[in-house]
Amino acid sequence: MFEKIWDRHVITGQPGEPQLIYVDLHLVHEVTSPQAFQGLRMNHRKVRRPDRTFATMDHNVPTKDIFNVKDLISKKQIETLRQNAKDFGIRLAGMGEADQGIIHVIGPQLGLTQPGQTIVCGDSHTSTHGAFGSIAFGIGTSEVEHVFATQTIWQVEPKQMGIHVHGKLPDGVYAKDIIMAIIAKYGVKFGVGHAVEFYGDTIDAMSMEERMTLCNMVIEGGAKMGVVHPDQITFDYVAGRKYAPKDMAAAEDYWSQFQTDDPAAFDEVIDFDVSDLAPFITWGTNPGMAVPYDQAFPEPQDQNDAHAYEYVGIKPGMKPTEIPITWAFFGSCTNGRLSDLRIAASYLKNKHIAPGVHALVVPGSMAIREAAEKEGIAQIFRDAGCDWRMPGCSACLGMNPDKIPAGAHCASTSNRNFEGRQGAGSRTHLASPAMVAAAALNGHFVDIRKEASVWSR
Ligand SMILES: CC(C)[C@H](C(=O)O)[C@@H](O)C(=O)O
Ligand code: SF4
Repeated sequence: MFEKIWDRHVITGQPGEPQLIYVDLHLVHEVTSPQAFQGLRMNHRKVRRPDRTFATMDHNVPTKDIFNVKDLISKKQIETLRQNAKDFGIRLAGMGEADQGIIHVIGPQLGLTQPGQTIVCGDSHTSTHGAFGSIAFGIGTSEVEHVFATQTIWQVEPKQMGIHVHGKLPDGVYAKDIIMAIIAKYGVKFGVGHAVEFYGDTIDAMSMEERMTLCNMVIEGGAKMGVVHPDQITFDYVAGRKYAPKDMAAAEDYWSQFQTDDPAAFDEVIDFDVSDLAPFITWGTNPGMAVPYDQAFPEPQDQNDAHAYEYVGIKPGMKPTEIPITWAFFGSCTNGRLSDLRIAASYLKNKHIAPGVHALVVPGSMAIREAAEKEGIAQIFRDAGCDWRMPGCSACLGMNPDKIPAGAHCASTSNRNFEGRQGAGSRTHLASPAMVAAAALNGHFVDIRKEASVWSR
């Protein structure tokens, strides 16, 4: 599948060397675009294909009192993007507008993300879009400028790895747990230099939102991108969206060719059985420092582990139940979609979060927020004592007012648990939305598999 898409997009260059690739969709946000636009200005250039470019503001936006951006750098980045979009004729989903949201949430939601495409964005989690059967990867700011000017990018074709995911997921275990388990087992570098294709009966049974969670987080295992072959679930998801093809029959016909015919063609294959998988929780300061719920935190293997324990303020041998959770964050491009909020809400319904716990709920987009309001999910969160916010990257990273206080342990549905990621001194424990909901209710992680009756996947 990867090669079929790649070959269709090569303009010039030999395999094994940098090749010039045509870019179908260029997604833009306020953090990695200012210098790129500035470079265009200095060279008197235009954006070559404004119609293949789409921008939003997500990292810096406040999720409360959204038009009052107090931080000066944030304010500048937001205003600069607005001016640049205007000057260069680019579509922009600005703060407060109906299409605004996290860039990796709105691409699929608007039907911009489609199978068979090449998609780039100045953001590492661009891998999310690979869930549609597209080649999607993050680029740096100088490359953003190159794509603006030429609608192309120089790339060496990555190697290909297949992850065969099979078996039925146990109740209370989710796509998030699969990718966390893979990173915990194979390490934060297992995917370096590779496009990773997920396939197998577990993947075939997944919704698009679950596939997006997998592809989103595979870069935390070092991969260049994640991909899933497109199928009827993909086509049905895209159909009818704002920028989806009008002639869906023709589109499906074209998209259907993007399949991997022979798994033996992968440079490497990992076999992953999910039938006995447990929910995962991170204890340390990278996404690979994680254990299944039933296990105690491991003995440190090196200086890095020892330092992580010190930073997070827990000890080897402790159990996930023993972490004193005082914050919960629901959101991000990993788990801030409607299905994630539904799962969390199904558990919080008619209950209240534990005394002393602060829970932030940040939908991935305005449209998700609105749908959640209509479905009554927003009210469930509010009634449970959660803080229901406007969309944005929020506490996924400390670039906006939503920060976790120093020393506090936060159960988080996001994708990175680096030192200071959620605010200086904050301690992050990554987990699925279901696990985070349960932690918010109890003030510590619990075994949600015992409560399986309330979960709906
Ligand atoms: C700010 C941006 C460049 C960054 C990324 O590339 O991923 C951010 O989205 C993140 O998640 O750390
Ligand atoms: S939600 Fe988090 S991971 Fe996703 S783009 Fe924003 S900061 Fe990056």
